[in-house]
Amino acid sequence: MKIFDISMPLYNGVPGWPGDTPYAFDLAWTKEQSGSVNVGRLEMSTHTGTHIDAPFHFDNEGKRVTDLPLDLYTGPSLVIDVTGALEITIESIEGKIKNGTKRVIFKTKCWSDRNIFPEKIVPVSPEVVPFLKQHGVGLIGVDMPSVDPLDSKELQAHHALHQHNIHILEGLVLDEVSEGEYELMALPLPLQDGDGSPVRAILKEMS
Ligand SMILES: N[C@@H](CC(=O)c1ccccc1NC=O)C(=O)O
Ligand SMILES: [Zn+2]
Ligand SMILES: [Zn+2]
Repeated sequence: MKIFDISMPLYNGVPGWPGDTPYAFDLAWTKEQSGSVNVGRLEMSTHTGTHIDAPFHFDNEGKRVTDLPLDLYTGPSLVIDVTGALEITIESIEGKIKNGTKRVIFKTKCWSDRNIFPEKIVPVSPEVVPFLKQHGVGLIGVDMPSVDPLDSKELQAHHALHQHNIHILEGLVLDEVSEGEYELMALPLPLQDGDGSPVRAILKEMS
């Protein structure tokens, strides 16, 4: 069964949230220096590339990364193609989602050049959140760096999702993936007290 790698490659210069910690990988020790091994060193934001948000990211009382159950991030997922939409609304998904859909991934294609941070994305309309909850959704994934407009300080969609106990996966790469059902795996690192975590995300075709 085919596996799609839906993660953003991480490299020095990978675009992150404006003003946030730049991603930096280098060797703390080379094989020549240590006499035995190369040893890498990383500095990065927890919201670099493909990552999950823990509720603590936008709510001081919210759960941290290590409080989140892993079953959210692995299991059957519905990819919905909303390419061309200006906003993700009920109309974008009506008729495509059935009851008991635990994970929904939106393909917007709005972040076409992954070497630069986008100027505009396709926000998740807060009105869609109760509709997702009614269908049983506990996780949404998106192919953009946020679920809210990039200049939003209120983060209405983040908060509405949190109120409905729907968790957030951002920065997916869905160019090669078409609408349908897949098996998702996108596990956060066990970052104690973390507000978010990079993930390696894959979708596996279902038989
Ligand atoms: N909400 C975005 C990240 C975000 O808002 C952000 C990330 C790093 C530094 C500042 C940020 N927002 C500041 O207004 C996210 O969930 O990844
Ligand atoms: Zn984030
Ligand atoms: Zn977010």
